[in-house]
Amino acid sequence: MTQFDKRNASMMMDLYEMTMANGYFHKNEKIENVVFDVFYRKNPDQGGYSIFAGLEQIIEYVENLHFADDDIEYFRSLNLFSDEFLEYLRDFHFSGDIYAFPEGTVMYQNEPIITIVAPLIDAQLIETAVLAQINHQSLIATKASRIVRAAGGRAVSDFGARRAHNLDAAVYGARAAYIGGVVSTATVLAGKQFGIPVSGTMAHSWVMYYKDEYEAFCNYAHKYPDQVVLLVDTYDVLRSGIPNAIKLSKEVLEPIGKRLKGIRLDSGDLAYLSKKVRQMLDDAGLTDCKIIVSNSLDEYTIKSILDQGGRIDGFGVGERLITAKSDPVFGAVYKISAVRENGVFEPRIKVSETVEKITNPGLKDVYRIYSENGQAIADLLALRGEQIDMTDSYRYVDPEKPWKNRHFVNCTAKSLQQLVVKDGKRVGEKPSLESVRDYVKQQLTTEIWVEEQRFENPHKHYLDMTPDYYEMKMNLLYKTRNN
Ligand SMILES: Nc1ncnc2c1ncn2[C@@H]1O[C@H](COP(=O)(O)OP(=O)(O)OP(=O)(O)O)[C@@H](O)[C@H]1O
Ligand SMILES: O=P(O)(O)OC[C@H]1O[C@H](OP(=O)(O)OP(=O)(O)O)[C@H](O)[C@@H]1O
Ligand SMILES: O=C(O)c1cccnc1
Repeated sequence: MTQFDKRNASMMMDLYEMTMANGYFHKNEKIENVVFDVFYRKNPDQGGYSIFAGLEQIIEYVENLHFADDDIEYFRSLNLFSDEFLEYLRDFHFSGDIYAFPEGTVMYQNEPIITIVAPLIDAQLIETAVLAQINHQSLIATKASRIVRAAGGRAVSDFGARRAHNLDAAVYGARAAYIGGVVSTATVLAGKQFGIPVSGTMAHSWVMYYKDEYEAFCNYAHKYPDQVVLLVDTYDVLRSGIPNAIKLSKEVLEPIGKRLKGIRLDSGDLAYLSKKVRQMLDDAGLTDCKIIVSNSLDEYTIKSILDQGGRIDGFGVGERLITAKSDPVFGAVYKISAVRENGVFEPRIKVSETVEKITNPGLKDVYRIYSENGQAIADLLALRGEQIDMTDSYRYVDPEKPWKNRHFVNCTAKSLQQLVVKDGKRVGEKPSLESVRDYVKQQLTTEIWVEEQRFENPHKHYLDMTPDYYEMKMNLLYKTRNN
């Protein structure tokens, strides 16, 4: 086994987490549990929503968190940590609780998507690993969801592995892209590891290896007569690729009762070429032959190509999906929001001159409010355990315009966070990847306003506060500023 295979993911942290943990370990007074929230401040690509992905890997990570002998020896070599602390690490396990939105939840800015309630050292040590998972997978799931939306019901397949930022980004990116709505991946390891359907066509090298294009097509068709998707742009799409594809269909496939499944275009003007190709295929009776396109696609190029009348059945999307190229940083952060003192959680707030950077303090609940017809109209922060009674008209506060009094009438409220880890162990069944993906689709088709899903100037989802929560936050702000 190589070093690469046996790395311990528990070591995936920033050094300061360990130096702080060592410091806390040597503090004299007893430290009680603390609360950390994970939230983000901006949707990628100036979008109106994001998709929460990566929770499953966080649960696996906290359940398996441990330090092996060689990890401890490495820490010792840094000459930063006491022997007592290093001994303590030997039996260390994460012992806290984690509340989180179900994976696949449509999420918005500034709401706690994950809340960790744990001993201070436990909560501090997992910061980077938790953020890295959420920031990567939520970014790619959100990008995939946008690309799938642009494709308007046509299949999108992940072609990204070769352009990914190395292997983990390819494999977990494929998982996230599947959650976001792509139908398959070309990445075999992701297919094996997560059960994602795999699919693929052929590379230019196949066509170029043979002396001529037709010979290359014939060799493929003899091997895989039921799934022939021919790459037709190696020499000349309209003069050579498509005529050879039609010839293959007539001379090789049809005589054995098979159909040409598809062709792939990977260069040139994809709108123009797809229209021409459709006409040629239809004229040859190949109306069922699908047109697949690829080449540096994303939601913007896909939308443009379809707006130009491109006759396309499926998209292969690589680099701009797997790297979320147009806006490649998902800025989720990990902030302390309460500290237990004498058995009570005391809220903490980060005050900033930048209003968006003022945190939401305390242990809290997040509700999604649905109108009578099931549309998600706002999210609501409440004090943890506060009663939300929607039977009457419900008053709430828009924190951006607190002078405005608004009411929900005939609405229902759903609590979004669920306990997923208790005392360091998973609670409940692991949801299947398929069910996470279905959940995304269900929300986007039935609950989330299309106005929030459009690419240009999407509506901003309201994040409101109950009057009691708002009052607690304002009092704390006032107290903190005047200390
Ligand atoms: N009709 C179209 N409208 C908008 N964008 C398009 C259209 N056709 C192709 N594109 C996009 O334009 C870009 C063209 O990129 P590029 O110049 O690399 O392709 P190319 O000219 O086909 O060359 P190559 O053969 O090197 O891939 C790609 O992002 C592609 O998806
Ligand atoms: O463009 P992407 O969205 O990343 O999709 C994946 C690309 O990977 C392959 O190209 P290849 O690596 O053979 O190189 P190419 O760009 O020269 O075609 C394929 O033909 C696509 O063009
Ligand atoms: O199967 C394909 O066509 C494919 C897979 C990965 C990258 N480019 C193309």
